[in-house]
Amino acid sequence: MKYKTKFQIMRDHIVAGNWKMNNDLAETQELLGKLKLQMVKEPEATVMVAPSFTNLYPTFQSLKDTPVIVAAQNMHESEKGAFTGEVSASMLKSIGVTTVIIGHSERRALFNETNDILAKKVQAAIENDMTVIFCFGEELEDRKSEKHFNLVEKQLKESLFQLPQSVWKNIILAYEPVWAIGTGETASPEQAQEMHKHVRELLNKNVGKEVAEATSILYGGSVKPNNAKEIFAKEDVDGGLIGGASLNAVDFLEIVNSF
Ligand SMILES: O=C[C@H](O)COP(=O)(O)O
Repeated sequence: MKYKTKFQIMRDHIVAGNWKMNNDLAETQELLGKLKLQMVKEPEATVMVAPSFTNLYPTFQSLKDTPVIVAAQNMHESEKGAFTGEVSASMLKSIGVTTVIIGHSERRALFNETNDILAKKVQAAIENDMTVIFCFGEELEDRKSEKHFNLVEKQLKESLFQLPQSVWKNIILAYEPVWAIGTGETASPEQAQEMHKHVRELLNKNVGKEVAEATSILYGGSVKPNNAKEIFAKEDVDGGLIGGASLNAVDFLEIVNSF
């Protein structure tokens, strides 16, 4: 197994747009055109966009002279083989994509991705020296029954806490309470802060203080231009993973500039 030994992670403000299964090629090019036109100054935050697989390469080509990082929305844990319909880390890297979202709640719920499978995906991404945006978060039922802290702990423990400190520079965390995704119901800034603080404490306990302090934790779930500032102002919130609002260039850039 190849791991980089140098410990050089840094907490950063990050805003990532997850375009999910939206936009064909023409629509993607239109959105990219608007983003580039309206991004008049270099944003203070690191900006990422995650198009569908078919639009990854054109998006990468279109953005290669900009600071915007292009991410994939998923990848398979195997290097190659008989896995019809799947895409590997090395395929992504061959087109220049070195960042990948793993563990989105839609993958967990609709495609049966368990903590164990996600651990394998993270491992494969890390072995390929990719950056992982790892998503986790509770369902409404878990919150109502006050199991949300334990549930999140289990998700992180079973998929990530086995990783050595040295690879955490390649991990970005994204807390996405499932009940807030695409529903218009956002977690309050206080609820987000409370969970992010909990996660940082878990990192401190299970991985180490340096990693806890240096890991970026994003919030995702109905972040819009009118609530981003308040959420991003919280001490342990380092940015956002944006779904719906990232499909509109003006809204997305307003969120990007909300620090
Ligand atoms: O990946 C993004 C999240 O699922 C949030 O989506 P949303 O902003 O549409 O609620």
